[in-house]
Amino acid sequence: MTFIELHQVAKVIKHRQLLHQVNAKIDRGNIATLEGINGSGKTLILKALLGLISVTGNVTVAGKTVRTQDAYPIKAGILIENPSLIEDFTAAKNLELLARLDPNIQSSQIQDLLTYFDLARFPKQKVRKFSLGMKQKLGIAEAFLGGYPLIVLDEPTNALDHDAIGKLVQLIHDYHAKGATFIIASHDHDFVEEVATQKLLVKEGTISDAH
Ligand SMILES: Nc1ncnc2c1ncn2[C@@H]1O[C@H](COP(=O)(O)OP(=O)(O)OP(=O)(O)O)[C@@H](O)[C@H]1O
Repeated sequence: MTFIELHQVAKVIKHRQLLHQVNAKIDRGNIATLEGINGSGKTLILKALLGLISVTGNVTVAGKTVRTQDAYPIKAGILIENPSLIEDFTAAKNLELLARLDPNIQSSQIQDLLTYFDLARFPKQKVRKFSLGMKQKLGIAEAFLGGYPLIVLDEPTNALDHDAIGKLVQLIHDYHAKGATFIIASHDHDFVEEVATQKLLVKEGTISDAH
């Protein structure tokens, strides 16, 4: 069953056509990957399907048209561009802040994710002092925290070491087994091969199926 559909999606910014007639269908329960070189349009496509930018054409998620004017067009776990972290807070406090927006999130989930990503060892350290990889792991933890049916990750392996990538792959498989649908933009081909159930290629602002 189609969960997400982009139909003739296009975007022009400052007279540059950045997305051209993007068409794609992603079924519920897939781990869909968007592969493409830097600047090909992966992040813009993710933003379009989340309703974070306005586009022409049509985007539907679970049968509903996505509109940018809605405050939270789609309930999803999101890691997009640099993780949106509060530098003056600890890792736990960043996750607690997010958890306040959703009463379904329990504090045990926060601790489990921090322990899983080896961040529980720094309970007092502010994010400002974190390494890039630690920030990335915390951003990933934020995306998984709500256990949402849709999880969107933009370049999740950035700055991660080999072990952390292994943990990320495992977590994706665990949440996928529980029913989550993923959309993941990545130029890390080995990682894509490990997780993808549907591979899409992004090239010069448009999507094609990868074979
Ligand atoms: N707000 C904006 N204003 C102008 N141009 C933009 C804007 N956002 C993106 N672009 C341009 O759109 C193109 C696609 O950008 P996008 O961020 O989607 O690429 P990407 O495939 O995610 O690249 P990367 O792998 O480097 O993250 C790039 O040429 C970029 O310069």
